[in-house]
Parts: sequence; C-alpha cells; structure tokens
Amino acid sequence: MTVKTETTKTTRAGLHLSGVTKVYGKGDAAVSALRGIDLDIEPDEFVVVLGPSGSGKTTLVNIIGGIEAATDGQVVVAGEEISGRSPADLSEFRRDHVGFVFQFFNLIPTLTARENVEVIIELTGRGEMSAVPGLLDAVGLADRMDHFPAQLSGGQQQRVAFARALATGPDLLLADEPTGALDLATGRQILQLMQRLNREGRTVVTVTHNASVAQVADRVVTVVDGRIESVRRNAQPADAADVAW
Ligand SMILES: Nc1ncnc2c1ncn2[C@@H]1O[C@H](COP(=O)(O)OP(=O)(O)OP(=O)(O)O)[C@@H](O)[C@H]1O
Repeated sequence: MTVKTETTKTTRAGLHLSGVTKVYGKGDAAVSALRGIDLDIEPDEFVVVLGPSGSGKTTLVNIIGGIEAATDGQVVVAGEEISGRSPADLSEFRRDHVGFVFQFFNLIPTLTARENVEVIIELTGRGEMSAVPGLLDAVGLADRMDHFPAQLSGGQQQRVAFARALATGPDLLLADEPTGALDLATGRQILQLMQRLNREGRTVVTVTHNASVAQVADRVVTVVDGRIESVRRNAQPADAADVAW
C-alpha cells in the first residue's frame, strides 16, 4: 500500500548540522540543551535519536524541524539554511518540508479524524482536501474517518497524527517518542508505518528512549548531555514487524 500525497517532491530532505548549540534562558538560569551538534543525514535515511531524559533529543528535532531556533551553528535542511530565520520564514519552511508527530498525538478533540487532517490543509494552504480520505485509508483508518479522537484507541489516534503529518506532502518526517504512549503491539504497528513511509522515500528522524526502536534505523545517534556521544550504523536494519520491547 502506498501513501499518496498530492505535493510533487521537488526537494529531498538531507540535513546538515554543524556546531549547533541551544541555550534556554539567560544568566544564572541558562540551560545548555545542545552543546555543539555536528550531524549529516542523507535524504531517505531512517535515523533514531536515543538518549537519556533531558539529554537534548527533543530540542534537536525541534531545531531540525524549524519549531525552535538554534542559539548558534548552522542548520541546513533540504538545501535550505534555516538558522537565523525569522519565525514567519521558519513557519513557511515547515509547511514546505516537515511533518511532525508527537508522543501524545496532539489531535483537536472536537474535530473528527478527517477534520483533524483537513484543518492542516486549510491552515497551511498545502495539500489537497480530496486526498484526505486516501491518507486516512493508507494509515488503516478508512472506517474511522468520522470518529472523534475520544472514540479512537491510542494507536488509531497516532495514525490520524501520521495522516495529518503527511497531508502537506513533507519530505522530512520528524517524530518525538511516537510509540511512547502505546503498548507493544500498537507501538510496533506505528513503527511499521514509519518504516513504510521511509521506504517510500521520506527522510525519517525519530526521538525515543526505547533502545529497541533503534533496531529499525539506518543509523542511531545517541545524545548525552547535549552532545552526540555516538553514531552507529545498523548493518541490517530490522523489519519493524520483528521488533519487541
Ligand atoms: N523551553 C525550555 N526552557 C528551559 N529549558 C528547557 C526548555 N526545553 C528544554 N529545556 C531543557 O533543555 C534540556 C534538554 O531538554 P530536551 O527536552 O531536549 O531533552 P530530551 O532528551 O528530549 O528529554 P526527554 O527524553 O525527557 O523528553 C533539559 O535540561 C531541559 O530541562
């Protein structure tokens, strides 16, 4: 099954980060969340970012996706330098390139599954309303389109979140603990979905605490205390269907 998105890809989302730092707050209250990140990611790679709580994983993906600005350093995504851009420019960059998925789905409770996807197309002006049923079908929710989030299981809600992330035709899919709130069977289904989306040609970067998730990655980046501790390549990435935790 192929997830079709309406936007024709004209760019591929390779990433180049060099000397990226992030400091939250000022003076005595300053927290160095990232302390000099150098990282290149190839288009179509599946990268898992591992690390203990507070190590800077979320900050890193938020900077890659243009949700937050780096304090210093260079961030290039899909050939576009995004460091130092204004919030409005970053917002346009996100619309053009990035789909985000979060641990707790972040769906709008008063909207149905279909409306949760449609609203993104409406807000961004990217993607086609007519593609929404196909997107929901492709994540296995053909028969749940008119259900509200509260009427869906956690795994189903996360599928809606993926359909929503795909609605604008992103070439880069970023996920922050997408299986963190799910049981093993459901989490594995979401991992399978991510693997399929990557195999269809999207760059995928996902943050997790869960070392088992790293088995499916092309490369595993371990972040400790705001620095990259190691980058490991999986000679043979596992099939998501075979991963357990
Ligand atoms: N908005 C913020 N203001 C101040 N400090 C922050 C902010 N966001 C993150 N931090 C701090 O930056 C550091 C890195 O946080 P981050 O959320 O990136 O880590 P993480 O590895 O994703 O953690 P977790 O696995 O617990 O989600 C932490 O010390 C955190 O307290």
